[in-house]
Amino acid sequence: MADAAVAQAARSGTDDVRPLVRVEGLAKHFDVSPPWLTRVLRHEDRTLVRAVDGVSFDIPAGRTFSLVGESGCGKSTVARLVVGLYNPTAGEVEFDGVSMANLKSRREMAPIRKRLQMIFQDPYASLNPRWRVADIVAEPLRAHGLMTDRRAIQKRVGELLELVRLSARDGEKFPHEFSGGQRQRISIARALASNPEFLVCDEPTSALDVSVQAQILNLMKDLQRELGLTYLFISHDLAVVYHISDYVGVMYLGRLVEWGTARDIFRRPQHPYTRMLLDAIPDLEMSGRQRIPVAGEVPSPIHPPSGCHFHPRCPFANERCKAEEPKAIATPAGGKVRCHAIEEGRLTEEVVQHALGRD
Ligand SMILES: Nc1ncnc2c1ncn2[C@@H]1O[C@H](COP(=O)(O)OP(=O)(O)OP(=O)(O)O)[C@@H](O)[C@H]1O
Repeated sequence: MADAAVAQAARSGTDDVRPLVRVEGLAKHFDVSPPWLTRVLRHEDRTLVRAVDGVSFDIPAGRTFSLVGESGCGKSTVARLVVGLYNPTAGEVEFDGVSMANLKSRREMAPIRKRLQMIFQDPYASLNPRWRVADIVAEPLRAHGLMTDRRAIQKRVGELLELVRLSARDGEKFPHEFSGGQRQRISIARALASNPEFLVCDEPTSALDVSVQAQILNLMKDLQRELGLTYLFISHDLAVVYHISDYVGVMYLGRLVEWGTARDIFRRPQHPYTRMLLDAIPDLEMSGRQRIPVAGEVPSPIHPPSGCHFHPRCPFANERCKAEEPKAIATPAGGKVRCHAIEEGRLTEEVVQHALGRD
């Protein structure tokens, strides 16, 4: 998508194409109370991990929305909620206008299931080592009852392997005969078998060498163009996100703190946390932004800080930040940010310079 069109789409709050996926107020709290106490504990006394705590975003058809944030901020949990591997504690996921919560039985789920697929980080763990690659790739075709004829399946598997730039003959081999990058190609071929429109990619290149990462990202971009795919892309690596995204959402302790077009998130980050994340990738060309050093580690999602979850690490936090959860406000570029300091106009250039010790 051209930059201008992406910017326009973000400004108006909608893209020029329909949202294929809508996530509204999504939450997932894991009950980690000791098992022997779960029968007697009242709900309010249970130990809950608030992995995801009220996340909303849209993904326009044919675009890539990336979720970024430090380890443990809830990215993978969002990914699993979106494909229906977890039931949400609150909120909902809508796919092509259908609320997933309304799909109660496997039969109702089936037509949607084959339209969305997931690619995982570790291609070693997700491929059965005892199966030939052809059977691995054919498995969704059989599972979804899409094809039964052996010849037709063989032909489709060959096409899928060629789609990911392997050869049809590779189907005869076993996963251990391939490199890490080739195995991720096999995972992608399998994910594409049911002809999905939407792929959720959870750190798909994190286990790979940097040069191989680039090849897989390029393949994913080519496939998106060729097949009109929509991606939800999960990564802690902003350099990777920079190359693949139309939109970016920055997560911190279960919440989105800033989201908008990739261009604006990278060129004009607003939230102090987004700026801190970007500081970790000094080699990207992003002129004109101020760097903010932020210390400390992500607190536990069992007892998240009050108010703005980021306040203990934020150089600009005041009493209101400690007490009150910030609402989403529009950024000058048309994205959204949750930050009292920005809302109150406190994050001026002088304040940032002072935080940097440059005044
Ligand atoms: N099944 C579970 N039971 C209990 N806690 C969980 C479960 N799954 C995730 N968590 C917790 O929820 C929080 C968010 O985890 P999640 O894996 O979604 O984060 P992430 O941003 O994807 O991090 P990473 O990149 O390390 O996977 C973490 O504190 C994690 O320990």
